[in-house]
Amino acid sequence: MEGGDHLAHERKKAQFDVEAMKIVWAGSRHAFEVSDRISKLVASDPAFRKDNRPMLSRKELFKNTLRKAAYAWKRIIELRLSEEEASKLRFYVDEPAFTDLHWGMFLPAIKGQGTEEQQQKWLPLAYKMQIIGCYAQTELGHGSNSSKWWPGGLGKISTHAVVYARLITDGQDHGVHGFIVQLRSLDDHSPLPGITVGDIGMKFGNGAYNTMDNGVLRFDHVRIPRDQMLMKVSQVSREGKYSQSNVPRQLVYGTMVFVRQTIVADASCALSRAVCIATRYSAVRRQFGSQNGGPETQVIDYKTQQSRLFPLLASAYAFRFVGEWLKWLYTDVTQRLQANDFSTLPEAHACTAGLKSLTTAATADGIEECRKLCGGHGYLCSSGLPELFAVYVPACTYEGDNTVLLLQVARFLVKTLSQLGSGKQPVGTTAYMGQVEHLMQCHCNVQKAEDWLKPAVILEAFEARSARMSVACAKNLSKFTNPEEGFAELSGDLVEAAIAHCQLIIVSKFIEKLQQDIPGKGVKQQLGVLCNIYALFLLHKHQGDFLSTGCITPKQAYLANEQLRALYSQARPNAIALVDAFNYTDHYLGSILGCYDGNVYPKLYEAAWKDPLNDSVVPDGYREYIWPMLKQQLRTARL
Ligand SMILES: CC/C=C\C/C=C\C/C=C\C/C=C\C=C\C(=O)SCCNC(=O)CCNC(=O)[C@H](O)C(C)(C)COP(=O)(O)OP(=O)(O)OC[C@H]1O[C@@H](n2cnc3c(N)ncnc32)[C@H](O)[C@@H]1OP(=O)(O)O
Ligand SMILES: Cc1cc2nc3c(=O)[nH]c(=O)nc-3n(C[C@H](O)[C@H](O)[C@H](O)COP(=O)(O)OP(=O)(O)OC[C@H]3O[C@@H](n4cnc5c(N)ncnc54)[C@H](O)[C@@H]3O)c2cc1C
Repeated sequence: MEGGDHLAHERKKAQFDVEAMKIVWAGSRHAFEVSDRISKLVASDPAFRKDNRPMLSRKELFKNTLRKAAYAWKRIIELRLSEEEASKLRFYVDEPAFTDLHWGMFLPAIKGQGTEEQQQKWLPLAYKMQIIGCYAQTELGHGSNSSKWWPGGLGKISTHAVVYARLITDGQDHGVHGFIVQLRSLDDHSPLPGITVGDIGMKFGNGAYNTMDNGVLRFDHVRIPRDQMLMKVSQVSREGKYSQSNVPRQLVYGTMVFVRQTIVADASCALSRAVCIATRYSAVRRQFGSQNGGPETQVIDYKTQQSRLFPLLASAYAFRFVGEWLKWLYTDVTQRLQANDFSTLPEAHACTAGLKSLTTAATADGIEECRKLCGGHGYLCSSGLPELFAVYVPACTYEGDNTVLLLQVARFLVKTLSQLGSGKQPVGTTAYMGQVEHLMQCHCNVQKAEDWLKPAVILEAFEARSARMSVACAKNLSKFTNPEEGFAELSGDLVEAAIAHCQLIIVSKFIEKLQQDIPGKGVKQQLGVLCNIYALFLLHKHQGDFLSTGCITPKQAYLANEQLRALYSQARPNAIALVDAFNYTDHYLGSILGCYDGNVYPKLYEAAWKDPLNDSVVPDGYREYIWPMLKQQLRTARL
């Protein structure tokens, strides 16, 4: 079958209003309209072509990224795009660039940690791109006195950086503070005196994240003007006297709370993109197994394919909704901080750190699983999946290594439990710890598979598992005379307790989403199916935790799995429509396997002939290397 919509028969099976689901996915009608308009604008502009990335050398690739960034900026100005539209445009251009750090970290760091005066001086310059900034925190080795290493945008482009360094006055070390430092001349871009700066070299994957100039930076007797220390949290007077505002020191790390929150939202984008490709291809791809001489089986009908694919589809939706909630939490904590209420900062830190860790790990693994779900073709660059994986996987490391972040969550949980004794009632995401006595001894009330569809049953099982794992850690920690030694010794268990807590947050936020008014025929029902798939898939995957803590019985674990299979069958007819609801253009997906019309094979065939290796029938190097070898063999054979 040439041309046409090869997935039309799949789209007809949908039992819900796809257009309404698009709005739920986008977050609002307004968000949908902006996203839809800007994604089409980018897709229709040949200047934003990206299919040639894997073929380019690093230098060509990088120059091309600079061209695109400059062109994107020109379009933003010409079209008078709002901040929201401009950020969507950069998102759909889909190429990591120095601009990500300029808008995503440099500006937020100044906004969050600069005084009013500092903001007035620096923000207009940065908003107009008259200076370009990056965020320089990580060091080559350990400590804050070796060389900065890794900051994106630093290597070749940034004119300025927010640099994190120790502040020492009168021989006294006041710890790490942020400073705005000019790195390069605004006239000829050469490094300023005392500054050594460059790119740190090629990274994982062809194309992929190599569009970014992650950099190295050294200072030799560089003087930073006093008023370029970010002084919202602490100040140094003209006389060199150090003082601190009446705010927690941890605000110095506030930019990370902001960025981790955006990374959770980004996880749903990356995972949904991979799932869209794998779902469409699984419906196109047929294999043996038909009965009565009918058409061969679509691989999406294999139960094994469903049990690998549908939990990822459900996870994409789950991460979308927890990302939405996290954005709310971040806005709320920001407003409270402005009113000098710092009470929810530890929770905001724990939630952003933990959810960043969980969603990026699941997304990186999920993209790789989607590649395998596409069989051999998933390994072709034209599937879009190898590059997506290579670009995405460092999310498990940047903005805090995922294990290190889970340990931060564990500290927060242990602290929360220890405060119960003093009568402090936990609130927000740890409110369930207030019922710890009940959760330590409750019994799961599931007798038949459908009982697992009750939100209260699911919630109690996840709360009990999390509470019991945290309490077990706290009890074991109390056996150590040195708490830090205990924390290090038990860190493996603490990480698992933190994971259980974060999974509970995601499940509970999905359930809360379903309690809202969600318009559109069948939309809520489909989201209900996905929510149950997400929860029961986690329960199945981590049944060791649920069983060993006595939260459920082996029979109940068996029933959960039985229910999960039934849910896969319910999701099956809606699968294509559920990925259509992401509303991704073929340009953004960047995948032949995931193209909207499902016309995969002719496109794969055509794309192969466009590979530079096929420019000539006889390749370069044949005469030089292969021909003499063949001749040599011929002579040997004749002898
Ligand atoms: C459009 C969007 C653009 C971009 C973003 C989108 C996608 C990203 C794309 C590309 C990647 C680009 C950039 C990547 C940038 C970076 O990676 S920047 C470097 C980030 N580095 C880290 O995250 C290091 C991880 N380590 C930490 O976070 C450490 O906590 C620390 C900040 C280094 C401090 O360590 P230290 O040992 O000194 O202290 P701790 O014991 O860890 O903490 C002490 C107490 O402070 C509390 N805490 C820690 N961090 C925070 C925080 N951020 N907010 C609030 N509170 C915090 C901690 O809980 C301790 O509290 P206590 O137990 O009560 O004492
Ligand atoms: C693509 C990319 C972009 C980046 N962009 C920026 C940027 O713009 N600006 C910037 O400042 N930085 C940036 N970074 C750096 C990034 O933030 C760090 O790499 C990250 O925070 C991890 O730190 P590390 O590399 O020192 O890892 P390490 O801390 O050396 O981790 C190595 C291993 O040790 C383990 N480990 C470390 N500490 C502990 C502990 N306390 N307990 C148990 N295990 C531990 C980790 O789990 C990991 O397995 C970027 C990194 C990447 C990969």
